Amino acid sequence: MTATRLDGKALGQTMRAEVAAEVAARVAAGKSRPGLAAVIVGDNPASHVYVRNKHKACTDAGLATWVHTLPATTTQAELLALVARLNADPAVHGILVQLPLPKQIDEDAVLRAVTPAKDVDCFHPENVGLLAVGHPRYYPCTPHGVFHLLARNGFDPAGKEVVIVGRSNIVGKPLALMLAQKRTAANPAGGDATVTIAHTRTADLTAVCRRADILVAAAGVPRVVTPEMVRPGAVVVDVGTNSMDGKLVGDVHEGVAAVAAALSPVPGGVGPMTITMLLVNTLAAAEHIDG
Ligand SMILES: Nc1nc(=O)c2c([nH]1)NC[C@@H]1CN(c3ccc(C(=O)N[C@@H](CCC(=O)O)C(=O)O)cc3)C=[N+]21
Repeated sequence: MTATRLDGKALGQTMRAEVAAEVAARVAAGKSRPGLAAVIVGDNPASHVYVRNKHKACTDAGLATWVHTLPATTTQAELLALVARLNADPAVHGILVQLPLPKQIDEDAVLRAVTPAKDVDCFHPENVGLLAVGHPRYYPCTPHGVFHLLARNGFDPAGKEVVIVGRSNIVGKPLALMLAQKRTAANPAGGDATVTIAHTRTADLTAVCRRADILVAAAGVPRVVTPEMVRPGAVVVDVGTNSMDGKLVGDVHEGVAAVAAALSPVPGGVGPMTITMLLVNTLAAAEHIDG
C-alpha cells in the first residue's frame, strides 16, 4: 500500500480562501477588519520562519497584521507591557506570543497576561478550561488543523480508535480532549472518538499504537513512529516539526507510507493547517469582540 497524502497545503489554501471571503464580506458590511498582532522575542530561526508565514497568510486573506520583534534580552516586564498595550488596542483582535520564549521570561505568566478574548492560540487557562468542559471559545490551532485535515479528507474520527503519541499543552492534551468529546452545535470539532494518550514512556508503545485507526504523532521526537507501530490501513497524522541537520523532519518514519492508508507529510501537512486555523480564530475573535 502507498498512503494517500493528506495535503495540508492544499486544504489550508482552500480554507484560507474561505476566510478571505468572509473577511471581505464583513468589511463590506461596515464591520471591523480582523487584526492579528504577533510577538516574537529573540532570534530562533524557525520561529522567524513561522511568524513570517503567519504574517503573509494574514495579509493574503485581508486581515490586518502586525509583527512585534523584540530582542533576546527583553525582560519579562517589557514583554508584559507590550501585551498590555495589545490587550487595550481595539484594532487588535488576536494576540500570538510565539513560543519558545527566552529563559529569563516566565512563559506561563505571559500566556496568562493575554486577555482571553484575544487569545487566538487558546493557551490561556480560561480558554483551555472552556475547551475542557466542552464549551470552547476558540480551538487551539494545531489540534483544530488536525481535526479538519482528517474530517475534510473523509476520515471522520467518530467511533474510531485514536492514539495520540504526545501529551503537550499545545497539541497532544487539547487534541485528546477535542477528539474524545461529543460533537454538538457548540462543539463542532468534538470527535466522538475513543482516545488513548501515549508518550515516549508508554510501556509497549508499539502495541498501543497498533490499536489505532487514526494515529497522531506529536511527541517532538524525529521518526519515533516506525512502520511496525502502524496497523496496515491506519490513517497517520504527523505533527512533528523537528530540525535535523538543517532539514525539517516529522515524528513519522518514511517507511510508514508503505503501511498506512493515508499520511500527512512534513512539510505540507499539519504546519500549513496550523497557520490557517490562526486566521479562522482571528476572524472568530473579531466577531466575538466587535460583533
Ligand atoms: N504561540 C505559538 N503558537 C504556535 O502556533 C506555535 C508556536 N507558538 N511556536 C512554535 C509552534 C510550531 N508552529 C508551526 C506553524 C507552522 C508551521 C509550518 O507552516 N510549517 C511548514 C514548513 C515551514 C518551513 O518552511 O520550515 C510545513 O509544515 O509545511 C510549522 C510549525 C506553530 N507553533
